[in-house]
Amino acid sequence: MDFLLFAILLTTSLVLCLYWISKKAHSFFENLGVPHLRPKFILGDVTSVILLRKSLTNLSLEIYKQLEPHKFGGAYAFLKPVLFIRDPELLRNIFTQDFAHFNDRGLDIDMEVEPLSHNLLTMKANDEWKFLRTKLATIFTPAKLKMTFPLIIKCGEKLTQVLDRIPPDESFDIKDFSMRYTIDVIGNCVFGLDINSLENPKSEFRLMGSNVMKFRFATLVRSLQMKLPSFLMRLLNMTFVDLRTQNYFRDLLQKTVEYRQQNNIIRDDFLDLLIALKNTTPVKESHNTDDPEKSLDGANINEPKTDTKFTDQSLIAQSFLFFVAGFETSSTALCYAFLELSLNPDIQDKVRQEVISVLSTNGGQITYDALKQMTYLDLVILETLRKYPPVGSITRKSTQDYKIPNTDIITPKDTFTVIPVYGIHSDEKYYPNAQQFQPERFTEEEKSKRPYFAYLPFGAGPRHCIGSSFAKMTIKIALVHAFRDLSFQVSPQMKFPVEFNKNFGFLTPSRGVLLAKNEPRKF
Ligand code: HEM
Repeated sequence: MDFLLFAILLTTSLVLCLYWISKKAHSFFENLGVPHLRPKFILGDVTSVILLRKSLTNLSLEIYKQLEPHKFGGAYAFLKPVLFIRDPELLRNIFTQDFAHFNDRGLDIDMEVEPLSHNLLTMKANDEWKFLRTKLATIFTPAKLKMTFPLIIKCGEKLTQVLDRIPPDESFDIKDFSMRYTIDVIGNCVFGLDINSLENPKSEFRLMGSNVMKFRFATLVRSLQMKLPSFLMRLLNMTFVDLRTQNYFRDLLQKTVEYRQQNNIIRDDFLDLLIALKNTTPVKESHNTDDPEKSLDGANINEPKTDTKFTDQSLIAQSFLFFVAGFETSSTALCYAFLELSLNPDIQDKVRQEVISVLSTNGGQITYDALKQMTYLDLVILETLRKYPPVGSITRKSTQDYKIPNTDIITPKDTFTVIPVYGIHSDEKYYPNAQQFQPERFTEEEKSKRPYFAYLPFGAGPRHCIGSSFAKMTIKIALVHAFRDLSFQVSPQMKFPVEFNKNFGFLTPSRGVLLAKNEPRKF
């Protein structure tokens, strides 16, 4: 009896204790006067994600909608407060003027456990980041991108060949082909390897590459900002990318770099450029881009102070990052471009007409300059990235207390902040009939009608995506090759709506995206 009483008392105290902890944590936004959702006991607002009923992307969209009409608002990932910024003008501050407060992505990585993750994406914006960002920006200039162009063209040709071989009216998964094409491009341009997974889908590189985004509960939990002590993380393999996959790519890169250096091999790819960067003393490059919203100078940040050495370890970590950051995002965008063009035959015809017309004035050659003349195709890519931004949410963590402009609210240092890109891109205020695919939204005239920060597929400000031009070029080359010769429609077996990956806040489709070929229409 005494034991029973003790057990009841203990359980009641535990429940009361948890209730108190939950209540206290969940009063964060209430105390600040920030509009917020109604969190559930302990779980906050993420129950549906934990129960795998919803993807993180769809949750973020739902929160974005529920916080209407507020410019910002709060939600909770378990006990952790998450500030959502909804207003494009406020985003201007976050991304640029007040960059000093929001230069950290808040991706807490334990470098002891995941040394390959010590990269540009995960670093705090300290001097080391500035040094690396300045250095790496030099390998994404138009002149350097032109160097990789022939390598990508080869992958584009291969893509058309394998698509051409598919029998008419047979359903195929364009997500799979998009991934194989992108992995070949990255294998070639970043790792210096001719992977050819388009012909050989079972190549080890491809299979290991697919692991990066494979569903893992550990990744989901990490994406919800939960972190454990290093020894437990190692024990439970609680890393963003599983350790076996990380080790595979580390070893591969290490061997390739050593081989190239010993044999003086030049291949005109990113790896060459990275090796050259490593071998030269730091040079001061201009931070200016042609876009004032993206320049490092425009955001009150100083020149890097250190001459941090670009080491072998750093070279490998950045190459691995290019793979992780570029593979899933670019292949996702490519796959949705195929889907939308297949759903919209008139737009597909217009693309094909443009491709054929530009190529006819270029002797049939797909050159860098010919690609630049295909301006309608650019609009198609921009609209694809609007409707399906591969990175559905961008994160920031405030590095100082922050007074939200035009309010008396001060959010404390370390407040985790989400920019709900997918929500903003789906908002009818900025994009009427947002569910319709309309490339014309991106003519200069239409663009000038909406706020600049209502379009964020590559983020903005000094930490915007460094690989955006490379990604757009990769996608464009694939589309030019495919739509010049072939025509596509959606397979009757395709299931709508498209469901998203539940792992990260990415819009990667969780099922196949099924298309079939048809006869190109005559014009
Ligand atoms: C369609 C394809 C891609 C999309 C949609 C995309 C999107 C993004 C987004 C949203 C960010 C965060 C921006 C911010 O926080 O403001 C980012 C950062 C980054 N991306 Fe991409 N990305 C793509 C392709 C690539 C490629 C191909 C590479 C490299 C080869 C790359 C390398 C990076 C790096 C290094 C960062 C971190 C930059 C920094 O913190 O300084 N991305 N990307």
